[in-house]
Amino acid sequence: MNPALQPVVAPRLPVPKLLQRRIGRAVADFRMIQPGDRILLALSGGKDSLTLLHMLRAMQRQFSVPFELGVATVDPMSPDYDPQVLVPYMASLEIPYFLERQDIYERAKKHLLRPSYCSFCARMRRGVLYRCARREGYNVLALGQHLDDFAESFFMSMFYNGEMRTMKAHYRVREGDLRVIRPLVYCRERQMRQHAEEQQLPVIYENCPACFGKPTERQHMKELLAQQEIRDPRLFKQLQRAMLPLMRKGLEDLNFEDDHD
Ligand SMILES: Nc1ncnc2c1ncn2[C@@H]1O[C@H](COP(=O)(O)OP(=O)(O)OP(=O)(O)O)[C@@H](O)[C@H]1O
Repeated sequence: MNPALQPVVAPRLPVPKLLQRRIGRAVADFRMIQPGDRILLALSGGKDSLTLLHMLRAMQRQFSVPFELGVATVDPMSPDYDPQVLVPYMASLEIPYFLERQDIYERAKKHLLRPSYCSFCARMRRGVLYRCARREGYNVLALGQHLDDFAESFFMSMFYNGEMRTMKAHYRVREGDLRVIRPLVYCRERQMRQHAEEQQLPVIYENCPACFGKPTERQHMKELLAQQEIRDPRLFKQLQRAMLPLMRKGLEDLNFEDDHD
């Protein structure tokens, strides 16, 4: 075949050892991957989900437990976010890819006066991802939130809702047919940033159709935590330990067959 006509296949990227260790530990601690799982990764095109994509691909080659991997992106049809650039990239990786278009942007605009527009978009997006997973026969949805996200959610929940809560690392959805996993739960945001820069991943910077660049409570928490981390570099280690029982919520509902051990 004429070499110019051959499909371009993206090379395997080097695997950062620290990220690999932390993801491996999270997968083991929270029993995230079961033999034969069909995992659908939610890919926004941000540095975190792109990094997770490459780490899961590497894991698929090396992990003793076999699993399948597919990828889905929700296109909220916003003028600021164009995930089309991911299409040729995903083709080069030769992984099943689903680009789901949904007019979240228009609907979010109608909700902008509400304080909860961020969660509105996230809920809409999640619904699209669940539908895609069910339609395509995936039983696990992987999301790219990391330890910094968990810590920010923890403080936002306490500051604004008076509750000690954060995201769960692994749980089953109410309908019972899908599990949600967050394999970057022990990873720091800066590790993903570094990996994405070093490997020149095709990062899309604008994703949230509703925020329109407004500073959010999350950004405020990020700054607060960054200041505190300057005073105490062990901050996130301590927070990880403090949040562990909250991260583990939902694990008891998983009912894996060998749950007695
Ligand atoms: N448009 C989208 N399509 C598919 N998955 C998404 C989309 N937006 C977010 N997600 C998923 O939800 C996770 C958390 O979303 P969030 O908006 O906090 O991330 P982000 O900053 O946009 O991107 P990333 O986390 O990939 O750097 C993402 O890591 C990704 O797994």
